[in-house]
Amino acid sequence: MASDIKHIGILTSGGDAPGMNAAVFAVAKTANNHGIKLSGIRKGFEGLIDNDLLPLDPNEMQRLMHQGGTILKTARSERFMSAQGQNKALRTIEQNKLDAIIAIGGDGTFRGMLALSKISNIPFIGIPGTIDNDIAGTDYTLGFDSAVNTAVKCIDNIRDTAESHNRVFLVEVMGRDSGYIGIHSGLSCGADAILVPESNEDINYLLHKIKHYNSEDAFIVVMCEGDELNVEQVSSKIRKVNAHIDLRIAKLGHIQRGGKPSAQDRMLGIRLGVLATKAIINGESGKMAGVCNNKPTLRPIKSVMKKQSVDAETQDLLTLFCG
Ligand SMILES: Nc1ncnc2c1ncn2[C@@H]1O[C@H](COP(=O)(O)OP(=O)(O)OP(=O)(O)O)[C@@H](O)[C@H]1O
Ligand SMILES: O=P(O)(O)OC[C@H]1O[C@](O)(CO)[C@@H](O)[C@@H]1O
Repeated sequence: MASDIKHIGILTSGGDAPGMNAAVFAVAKTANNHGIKLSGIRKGFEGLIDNDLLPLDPNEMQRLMHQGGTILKTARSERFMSAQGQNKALRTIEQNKLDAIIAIGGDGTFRGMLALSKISNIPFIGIPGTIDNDIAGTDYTLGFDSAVNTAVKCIDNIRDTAESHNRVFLVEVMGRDSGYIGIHSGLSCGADAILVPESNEDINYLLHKIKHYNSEDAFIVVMCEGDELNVEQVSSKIRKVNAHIDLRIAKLGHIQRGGKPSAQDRMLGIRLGVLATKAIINGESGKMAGVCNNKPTLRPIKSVMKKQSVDAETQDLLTLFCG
């Protein structure tokens, strides 16, 4: 049976994430193969409000898929949080005769799509795109693997200089209120301590360990930005238990979000882009395209919002290597 879908709109929203362009390429390729027109909506929900659309060509996207960031641009849209903004977005959908929307972003983006679905019947599918990896219903989100690889490279570099000077380094990584980037980069770099938002106890392990630190080697602490203590507070607690150490702070910041997507993020983008487009063609809506146990999976978006980074296995690893 032929699909009713003739025109799909696609947007990227929230923080950019490496691999978003690969997902857009896969959507463009799949749509094209099914004779469906694809329009890019620029700057996330801002473009939906401002009627800022551009045609997307799969051949051009093929040449751009290896780039970091998002060629569609992205935004955190205050205007879309209001009924007025959402109604304007609805007008754009009607004026351009969009039959469906694919939205790539984090849980905020999905909340935005759920808000839109309350005033419109437009079918939509979400693709999880955020370096934070904090979305349930998928093993990984787009951009997480690349961000962790970038953080690992930076922390390895920091270790070189830390070992040369026998210094303590506090390295702050991104992840908002989730510890995935901190845990994966910290364990991969042999960190001496990892402070995650999900635990209040980890600071005590760190203080106990650093009390006995004799400044004969490097001591690397990876701190998640969403931890209950900030780097300055942790630094002053450390100095109180061990006044003689030489301590430096490094905040990795947005460097973690840029750069070319890893092969894993490109593959994830390709798989999720194809899955999302086929889902739209098959009449699905309100779902997120993800991978669970490495299998393509569609889950209702309402059920996939947030996930916690510390499960039993991770806790064991943290205790073994950082406890
Ligand atoms: N409850 C909501 N109602 C309407 N729109 C929303 C809602 N929550 C979020 N949005 C829209 O979604 C946009 C993206 O959300 P947010 O800034 O939280 O990023 P995100 O999608 O979670 O991505 P990241 O994890 O990379 O930060 C917001 O800027 C806003 O425009
Ligand atoms: O670029 P912005 O808007 O400052 O957002 C930073 C936040 O976005 C993320 O990079 C992705 O959600 C978080 O890790 C970080 O806290």
